[in-house]
Parts: sequence; C-alpha cells; structure tokens
Amino acid sequence: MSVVFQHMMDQPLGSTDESRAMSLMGADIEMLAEYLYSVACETWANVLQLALATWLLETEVGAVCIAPILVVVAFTTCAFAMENTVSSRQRDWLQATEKRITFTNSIMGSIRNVKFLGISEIMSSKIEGLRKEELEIPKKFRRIQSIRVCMINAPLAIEELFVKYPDIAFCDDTPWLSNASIRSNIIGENPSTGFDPEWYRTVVNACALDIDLMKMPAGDQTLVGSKGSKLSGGQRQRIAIARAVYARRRVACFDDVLSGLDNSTARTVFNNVFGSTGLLRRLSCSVFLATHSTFFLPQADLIMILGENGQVFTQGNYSQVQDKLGDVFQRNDSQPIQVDGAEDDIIVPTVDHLTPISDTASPIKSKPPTSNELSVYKDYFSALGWPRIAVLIFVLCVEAGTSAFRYVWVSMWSSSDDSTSRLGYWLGLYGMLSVMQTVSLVIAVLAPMSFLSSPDTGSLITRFSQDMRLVDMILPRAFIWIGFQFFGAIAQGATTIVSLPCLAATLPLLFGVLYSIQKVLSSNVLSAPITRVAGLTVLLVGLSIPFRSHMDPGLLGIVLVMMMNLGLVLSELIQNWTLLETSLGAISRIKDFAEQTPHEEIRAPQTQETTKWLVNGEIKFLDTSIAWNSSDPNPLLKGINLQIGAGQKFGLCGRTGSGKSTLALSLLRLNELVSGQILIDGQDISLLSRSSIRDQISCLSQEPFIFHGTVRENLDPWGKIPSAQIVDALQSVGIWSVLETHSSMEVLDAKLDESILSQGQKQLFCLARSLLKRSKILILDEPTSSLDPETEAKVQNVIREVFSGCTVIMVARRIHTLLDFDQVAVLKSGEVVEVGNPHDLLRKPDAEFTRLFALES
Ligand SMILES: Nc1ncnc2c1ncn2[C@@H]1O[C@H](COP(=O)(O)OP(=O)(O)OP(=O)(O)O)[C@@H](O)[C@H]1O
Repeated sequence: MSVVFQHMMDQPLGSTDESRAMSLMGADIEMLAEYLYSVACETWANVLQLALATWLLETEVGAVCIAPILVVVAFTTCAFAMENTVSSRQRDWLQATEKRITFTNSIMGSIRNVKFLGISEIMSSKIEGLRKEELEIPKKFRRIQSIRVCMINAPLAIEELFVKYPDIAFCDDTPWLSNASIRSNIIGENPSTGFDPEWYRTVVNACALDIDLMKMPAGDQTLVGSKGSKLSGGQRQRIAIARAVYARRRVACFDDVLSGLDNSTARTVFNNVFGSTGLLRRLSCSVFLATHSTFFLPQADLIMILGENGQVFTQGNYSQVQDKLGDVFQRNDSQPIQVDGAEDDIIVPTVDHLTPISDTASPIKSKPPTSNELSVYKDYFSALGWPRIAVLIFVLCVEAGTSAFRYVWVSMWSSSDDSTSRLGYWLGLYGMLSVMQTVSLVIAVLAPMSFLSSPDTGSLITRFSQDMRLVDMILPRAFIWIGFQFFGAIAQGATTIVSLPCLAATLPLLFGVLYSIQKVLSSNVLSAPITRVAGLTVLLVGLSIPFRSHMDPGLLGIVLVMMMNLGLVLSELIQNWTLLETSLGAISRIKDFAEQTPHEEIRAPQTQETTKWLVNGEIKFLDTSIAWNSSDPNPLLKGINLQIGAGQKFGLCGRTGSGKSTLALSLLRLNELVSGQILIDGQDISLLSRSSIRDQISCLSQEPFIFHGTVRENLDPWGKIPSAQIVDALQSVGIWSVLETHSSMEVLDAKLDESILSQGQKQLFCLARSLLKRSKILILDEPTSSLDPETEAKVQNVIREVFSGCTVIMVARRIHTLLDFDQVAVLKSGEVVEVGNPHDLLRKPDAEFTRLFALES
C-alpha cells in the first residue's frame, strides 16, 4: 500500500488517475492479502491430506486409489485454464468500480453545486445505475478512501529545480480542508508537531480569523464540514493560509490565495502575513506568491511577470518592472495602491474568544451505532425481501438434506442383498441426489449478488459508502455460508441421532460449548477455540466406539464421519457467524446514518406546484431573518428588506463572512428562514418544495461544477433538450469552438475532458448549462473571483448579454464588476447597511459602497 501511495506522491499532478490508485490500494491489495493467506495455509494442508487419504485408500482398495488423485489433477488443470477468463472479469469489475468511485467522488465533492442545480435525484439514480453495472460483474468490491495532496501544479519549464530546504508549505487557490475543527485544520494532524498556543493565536489573528471565530459559538472548535462547506469562501481561504503560516517552513508557496477575499480583508491579511513586517518576513521564510493583482507588488523583493505561454516577460524589483506593468495588465490595476494599515500591529489577542486551548486538537468522535441487533437483522431481511429469503431457506434445506442422505444411501446400498442385481436403481438414485445437491448449491452460491442488485438493498447501501466493503463482500458470503453450515449441521446431527440415538445426549453439550466460544469470538479472540471444538468432536466419536458391536458397521462408519464433519461444520459456522455480526455493524451504521441525518424537507410543501410558478423573476425579502440551523437562536441575517424588480441586475457586496452568499442562497432554500417572508413572483417560497425551487432557478458558484460524463450529460442532466439547442447555448457562451477543436467524434456525445478547458472556460460551460435551464432568475456566487481580469471580463460580458432578460443576483468581491448593475446592496455583519444604484452611491463620499470601491481602485 505504501508503495502505491509513494508512487502517487512522486507523480506530477494529473499524470495518474487518482481513482485507479485508490482501487489498487483498496480492492487489489485486499484481495491479495486474502488469497495469499488461503494459498499459504491451505495448499500444504490439502496436499498432506490427499497423500494420507490415498495411502489409506491404497491399503483397502489397491490401485484404484489413484482415482481421487486424477480428479484433483483434472480440477486443478481446469482452474488454471480458467484463470484468463477470471482475470479479465476481475479487470472488468475493477474498471466498473473505478468508474463508480470516480463519479461518486466528483458528486460527493460538489454536493453544494448538485443542490444548486437541483439535480440531486438525477445524480443519485446515476450512481445507483453505476452500482448496478458493477454488481453485474459478480466480484468483490471494497471502499476506497479519498486522499488529497497539495503539490505544485505547473510542469517545470526548466530542466531541474533545486530547493535548498525541502520543507515547503503550499497553499492553493482552491483551499483544501478536512472535515475537522478549524483548529485541527490550521495546526494539521501530525502528532509529532506539538501544539504551540501562542504561535497559533498570532497566526489566527494575522489571518483576520479572530473576528470570524468570535461569531461562531464553538469558536475554533467549529467543524468546517465536508470541504469546508460550513464556512464562507473567504474563511476557507484564510484557514488554508493560516495552515501554511502555522507550519513555519523555510519556503512557502501561495497560489493566488488573496483573490477570494474582499479588498479590505485581503489588505489586512497581506500586511500581517506577507508585508514588510508580516509573520513570514519575521520567520525569514522565502515566499512565492502567485497573483493576478498588481496591488501587492511594491512589497515584493523580486517580481517575475510571466507571459501567456509561461515565458518570463520581465523580472526585477518593483521600480524595475513598474514601466512594463501597463503592457501586461490592461485594467487600471497598474497603479498599485499603497498598502497601508497597521503592519506592526500583530497583537496577540487579549480577549479569549477562542475556546479554551488544550495541548492537542480534540479528535472528532463518531457516534456509536444505536440500532439494536434484532432490528438490524429485520431491516436486512426486509431489504432482501422475505420471499427471496423463503426460497433461499428452501434451497439450503434441499442442499443439506440431499448431502446427508447420500451417505445413508451408500450405507443402505452396501448392506442390501440386491446391491449388484439392482445396480441401476441404487446408482440412479445416488446420481439424482448428487445432481439435486449440486443444483441447490449453485443456486445458493449465486444468490448473494442477485440479492444485492435488488433495488431496495441498492438504495440502502449507496447511502453509506464507508461500509460498502463489509456490506458487499463479507456479509453476503458470511450469510450464505452460515446457511450452508447451519442446515448442514442440522442434517448431519439428525442423521447421527437417527443412527445412534444415545449420541443425542451429548449434542446439547457440544452446542453449549460452541455458543460460549462464539461469545468469546465476538471479542476478537480467534482460531484457538475452534481446535477445541474439533477435539470435542473426536471425543464424541470415541464415545461411540463401544456401541460398535450393537450396530451395522457401515452405519457406524457414517456416524463417525458425520460426527467429525459436524465438529468442523459447527466451528466454521461460528467463524462465519462472527463475520456476519461484524458486517451487520455496517448495516446498523447505514441505518443510523439514514435515520439520524436530518432531512432538508422538514415540512411538506403546502402548495402543489404542478405548473411553472416562476414567470417574471420579481423578488421580495420582507423583514427576513435567516440562519443555517433552524435551532440557532441568533440568525445570521437579520431584518432583511429588499425589492428586486423582474429583469434587474442586483449586486451583493461586503466583507468576507458578512452573509452575502447566505442571502443569495436563501432563494434556493439552502438555509432556514427564521422569520419574515421571501416572495418570488408573489409566491411565498417557504410553501414550495426545495426541489421545485432549485428546478426553476439557475445558480453558478465560484467552483465550476463538471462531472464525469459526456458533454451532453453535463449540459442537460435531465436528458430533455434537443441537440441543436445545446449547440446554440455553447456557441452563445463561446465554448463550442474549443470543444470542437479537441474532439475527434460527435462533440455532444464525447466524454467531457475537463483538462482542455481553462477555469474561465469551465465557468462559461456552466453558464451554457444555466442558459439551457431557461430560468428567469440567475444567482451568481462570485463566479469570476478566481479568474484573471481578462477572462473575468469575458465571463461578465456573457452574463450581461446572454442573460439580459433575466433577474441576476450576483455576489461579488470585485466591486468594479457591479458598476453597471441596476442596484447593489452592501452587507455588514448580517445586515443590509446600504441599497441603491451603484453610481448614485458612489456620489456619496461617506457611503460604504464608495469606501469599498476606493479600496479597489
Ligand atoms: N453551510 C453552512 N452551515 C453553517 N454556517 C455556514 C454555512 N455556510 C456559511 N456559514 C456561515 O455563515 C457566515 C456567512 O457566510 P457567507 O458564505 O454567507 O459569507 P460571505 O459574505 O459570502 O463571505 P465570503 O465573501 O467569504 O464568501 C459565515 O460565518 C459562515 O461560517
């Protein structure tokens, strides 16, 4: 596993398929371990057993003893001959697994976007479809864990790069956060690096996170959610910066990390972290900062301006490159503002708004399962379907019954007087019993996979992929083998008792011992007790010896064999029972997850929205208060009163964390309306279902959402739009030609290769999807904040031209992008402090909007 992991770490990003490596580390290595064990332990034992049995047989029947060896050789040869077929099936299975994992990963990583687009149900059925495809190939599966790494992304243009100190911190423009507390994310989870409270507070303060933490009831112990989904974009970015600074490395690389922050916060963080007296200077850390902005250049020791193809356009200190800035940056950014502010004001906070600091970040404990054992069995059986269970039990009974009766039949045959004269009768019935046993065995062995493809179980297991391996691989196997062993034990026990009734007295003792052992096995003490059971069986067989003179020797032989078998069968039964119980833990976790995770749609919608209710796109917020959690006593947004006319362009701006996205996303009912009303075309949206709202409103976020699939699937997940219309949409956003150049086949049905699109082109592609949705309202949550000014201008133009007839609500950090909007609202700490036409507001020198704009220009 470490070899695969190390290999992945050594590869340049994008050169290897992440999910392929995950399959290798998961399914392949697991299988290798399992099979190596059985090969190592069972091969020599089987060879020894065969040799011994042949020798014993030779003393009884002479040369015929060769027959079992021939059978073994024939079957081994067949097994080797089938190897090719098996490995190709295995490859198919792994590919199907990879496909599903890659798709699921991309969806799970973009749940926010999936909700914005109102395509949760479509994505869920796609995942289920992939899963069914995978289960068609009856092979094993295991869960794969996602591993993310931070690395420098750009290929090196020079031959070699020497770094004197290998300890480098890296911070990307797309922050990577694990689902842990804010503090854990900053200090990292490496136990060898001790926690330094003083340094931690200094870093938190420098990254302007103290103000945000103060507003959070759990302070720095607040869980950030999957990929930081419970934080604002700016908070996510500053936590990632804080992690790189906290690490105190000698070299640190920051890739456009300030673009996601509003101007005022960006300046504060720049001064505190990168400025002439910032933390990194104090640490004597060499810093690489990639940026689109010229604002911060005067403070850099060396500036390298790169041309379009990555070549060095010019380099030097600020005074040396100043003249060339105008040639590269077209906007009026070439006049950098003097980055002022309290550069020396990095103060260790005196107010302890951070939760009490312990020496280590507290780990997040997962809740133990609460479902009881019986209800878990009941749920599993109901998911499989009771009729199927009845059929399976019947098949298992037939298999066990025929298997045991075959021995009795042989004994009856050997002791009968007509054993040779009625050979056809004895042999024919024996053959029939063998066929019945084989057929029932095959049906029962094939059962688990067909069970798992039943829709109920499918939906049950896709809910909780973490336990997939147990549910998919171990549980069905344990379940079926328990069936064999249970019914086999009953049949063998019954045959023994019928043949030798006095042995019935010893059976309760045998079961009692086995039951106690099972309890011990639950505590993970494994194989030793099994051998004791075998010993007990031998004892019981020994006890039966004195009865030899009173019964038919053939029958006695069968009883001895059955008793020995019974011991083994029972011990295997115990092993599989233990496995079953472990796997049922997974079902229990799935059940708890499904039952305990609160559902978004708490109240049923009161209006039946069969028709299109959104016609004009007029929006009203009436004394609205909004929270992310309905039980939160302090709503994030308070007393919002806004009126947005149909077809208006409305901008939202303010400091990071002020609630801009929360306000915009309240239109999609992604958060909770605590009081007041939100009306769209006069319709109270709290009375509409969330899916209907998301179906009719378009939304575009900062991270373009593209999933593994064809161009058509990505643009029209609903599968309803004619090709000509899709091509039109791609042409209006200017992406059609890019896709056409890179595709050798029909563009719409080709797999969408994300790597051929730049970040800006991906946003344009997503705009085409919104266009096809033909919605009257478009919400834009900082769609251009991570783009360079030129691409940003292109995207903004498309928004203005193509969506001219729609109501557009745009959250923007770059104030200049809002200047031609009809209205803007400025938010501060969850309240709207200013609303008006941007030009009217700019005429007022003391307006908040004027101040924000001044910071930028
Ligand atoms: N899903 C969520 N669950 C809980 N709290 C959230 C969630 N999303 C955001 N918040 C909190 O709501 C507050 C406002 O976040 P919001 O994203 O609205 O800010 P913003 O003004 O858009 O900031 P930015 O400019 O940084 O994106 C933040 O303090 C954040 O922690």
